[in-house]
Amino acid sequence: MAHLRELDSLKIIERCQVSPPPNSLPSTTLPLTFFDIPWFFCNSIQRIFFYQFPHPTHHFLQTALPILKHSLSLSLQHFFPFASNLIVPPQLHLSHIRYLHGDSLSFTVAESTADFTLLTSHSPQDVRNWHPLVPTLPSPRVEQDGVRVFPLMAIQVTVFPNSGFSICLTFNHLAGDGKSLHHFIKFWASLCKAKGDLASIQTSLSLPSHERDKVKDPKGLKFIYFQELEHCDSKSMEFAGLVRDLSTNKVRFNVVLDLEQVQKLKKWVSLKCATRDSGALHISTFVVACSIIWVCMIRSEEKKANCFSQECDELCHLVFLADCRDLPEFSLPSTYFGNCLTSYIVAIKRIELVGKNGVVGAANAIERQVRDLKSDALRNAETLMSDYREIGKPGKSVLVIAGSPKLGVYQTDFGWGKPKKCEAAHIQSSGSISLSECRDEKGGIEVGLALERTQMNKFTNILEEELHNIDKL
Ligand SMILES: CC(C)(COP(=O)(O)OP(=O)(O)OC[C@H]1O[C@@H](n2cnc3c(N)ncnc32)[C@H](O)[C@@H]1OP(=O)(O)O)[C@@H](O)C(=O)NCCC(=O)NCCSC(=O)CC(=O)O
Repeated sequence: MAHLRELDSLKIIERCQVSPPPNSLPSTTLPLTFFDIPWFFCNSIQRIFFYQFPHPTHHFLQTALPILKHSLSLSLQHFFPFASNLIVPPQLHLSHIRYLHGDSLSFTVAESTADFTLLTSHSPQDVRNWHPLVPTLPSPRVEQDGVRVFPLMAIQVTVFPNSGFSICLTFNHLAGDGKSLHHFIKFWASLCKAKGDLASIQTSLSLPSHERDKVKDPKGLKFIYFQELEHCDSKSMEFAGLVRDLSTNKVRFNVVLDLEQVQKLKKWVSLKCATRDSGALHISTFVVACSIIWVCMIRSEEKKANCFSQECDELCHLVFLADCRDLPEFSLPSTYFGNCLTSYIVAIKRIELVGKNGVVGAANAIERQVRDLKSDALRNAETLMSDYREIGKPGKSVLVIAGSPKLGVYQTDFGWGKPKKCEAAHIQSSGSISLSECRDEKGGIEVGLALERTQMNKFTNILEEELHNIDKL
């Protein structure tokens, strides 16, 4: 049984705090922008990287760990929000990020006897296998006058003797989005690879921009969103954690769509969509990958496979995020640090998704939303919080797309080569799938999923069938 759970295999070697170098930056505060507010009560995000390292633990601790820590400290000087705290006074709208001299993030080093090969394979494995590798954020503390202080990041490095190690970052999305996170990790990795010698690589590294006053808010969304927050119960304001599914009876696995499959899918969907819509179509890898995975997930759902009842009329929702830095209405530098994502909800009737042309219907709906966002990124942004409250109600069908093939996660080299595997670890509890570029083939896409075992089997069969049908075209 390759996917059996590994039990009690973790030994903590060290718990410490890592801060920017002493006196390297002054105490400072950053305001929140309207892009940040929807993430206020989001569950923490967990990103894990696995690297091969065929040496004993003591070798890792003596050679790799010191440089990992040193380069992390140097990186935090520029990416200080991750060493900072979110300050939440009783008046929510006064919340901000605060860095005080000496602030730090929690850093854990552990050793695991779990099977590195299993952990890094695409094959199904118990979601609990990864749990020991994922740090939790320290609990918030309360300062005077009821001001709550939330740490924003925790890191755990886990060594698998003679096989490899993992680096897992748990962070509060309020500190920054995927682009900011991966900018930070790549900066850290490059510094680590250069043995902390910033001067030798300075020209190839871009620094983050913390100029939050450059974020335009033409619709007064910050005010609207804070009002929503002030009047709502935090539990009903989950965002990326729309579906807070704590089931442990799930398996995690990856689907890889290679370049050929992606191209065939694009060709097929373009042909079918073109007959419905005369405009210039946006049939990207993202669109076709989300469509086929969404359809197969809905079709593989136990109770609802046969759509005979009023469930057929039920709307299924897909939520995706779009990076706005490049869009003309914002024109922010690609190095802007913080959140700069808008989100979109695609809604389709279940009967349409489970039908013969489900993939085409899904692609049509997703590509239309992508086109819409390119013409007006803030369309419907005023109702974003209430829309999420609505689709976050129990029983609603919601799939959230985490990650992105554009984040270049496999380009994160700390000096030990590209990751063996990189994944959004939180998908199991957030009703999400995660996307990344393909590790070993340009133009392909990797999709991370976490499903109940029985659903996973059905899903895999349905996906194979869909891909087989497209192959025949
Ligand atoms: C809205 C979108 C999802 C739509 O994606 P699309 O791929 O359909 O559309 P697009 O206009 O961006 O790209 C169109 C075509 O141009 C190519 N293209 C454009 N820009 C590119 C870039 N920077 N790198 C590589 N390819 C690029 C694409 O490959 C695609 O072709 P081709 O067909 O070849 O692909 C995307 O634009 C976007 O904003 N993605 C980023 C979302 C994001 O940051 N998510 C992270 C959430 S935080 C998170 O989840 C945390 C974590 O991950 O740790």
